Amino acid sequence: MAAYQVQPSSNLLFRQLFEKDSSTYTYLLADLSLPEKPAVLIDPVQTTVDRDVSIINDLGVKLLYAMNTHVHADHVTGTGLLKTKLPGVKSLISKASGAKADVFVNPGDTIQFGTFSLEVRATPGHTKGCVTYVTAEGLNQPHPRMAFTGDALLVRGCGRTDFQGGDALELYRSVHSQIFSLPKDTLLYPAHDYKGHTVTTVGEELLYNPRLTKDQDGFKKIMDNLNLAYPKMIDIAVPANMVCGIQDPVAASAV
Ligand SMILES: N[C@@H](CCC(=O)N[C@@H](CSS)C(=O)NCC(=O)O)C(=O)O
Ligand SMILES: [Fe+2]
Repeated sequence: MAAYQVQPSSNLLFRQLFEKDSSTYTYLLADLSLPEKPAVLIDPVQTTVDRDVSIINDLGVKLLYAMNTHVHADHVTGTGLLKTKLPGVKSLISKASGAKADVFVNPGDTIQFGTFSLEVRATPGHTKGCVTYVTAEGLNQPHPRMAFTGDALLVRGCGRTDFQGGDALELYRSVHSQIFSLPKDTLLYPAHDYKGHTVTTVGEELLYNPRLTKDQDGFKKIMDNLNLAYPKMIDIAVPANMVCGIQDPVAASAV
C-alpha cells in the first residue's frame, strides 16, 4: 500500500500535538494565506493549554475556535481555560452533545477559518454527540482530505461504547457511512492513540481495522467484550466538559 503524505496547499499550517497522561491528540490548523492567520484548535486538553497558547503565540496565528469532537470522559477539555488566556476565542461543540459552548454545530455545517473550512459529520456511537470534522473538498483545500475523527475511529481501533450513550451498532453505522465513505487516501486523525500511531487512512482502516472490518454482529460482539477499565478521570471530566471545561485558572490548577 502506498504511504500517504499530507500535501496540503502550502497555506495550511497543521500541527499534531500530544498530551501523554490521557494519550490525547490536539490539532492546530491555520490559514497562512491571510495576514491574521485564522486558526482552529481541535480537542485541546486543559493540562496542556499553556503549551498550546505558546505555540499559537509563537506562530502568530489567531485562534477563532477551540473545539471538541465530543464530551471527553478521560480528561478535562482545554476550551474553557483557552478562552481566559486568548480573549475572543469561541468554544465549539456539536448541538447533539448537550454540552454548553459559545457555538453549536450540526451535521452538514461548515466551520470556516480563512479560506479553509471543516465540514461537520455526525458520528455518534461512542457518545451521542460525537462528530468528525473533515476538511472541505475542492481547489485550494488540502489534498488528501483530512478527517478529525475524535473517538469514533482510532488507528486500528475505535472508541468504546459502554457509557455516555454509547451504542456499538450506531458507531458501526457512523464509521461506515460517514468516514469509510470518504476517499481512500483521506488522512484520519484520531483523538487518542495508546500504541504510538499518529495517523491512518480510510484505505488502511478498510483493510486492517480489527473491529470495523467485521460485520455488524461481529463488531458488536467485540465491543461487548472489551472489558476496559473506566477512565480514571470520568467523574471529574464529564461534568466539567458539559460546561466546556474549567473557566477559572485557579480551579484549573487544582484539577
Ligand atoms: N485508561 C484510560 C482510558 C482509556 C479509554 O477508555 N479510552 C477511550 C477513549 S477516551 S473516552 C476508548 O474509547 N478506548 C477504546 C479502546 O479500545 O481503548 C483512562 O483511564 O483515562
Ligand atoms: Fe471519548
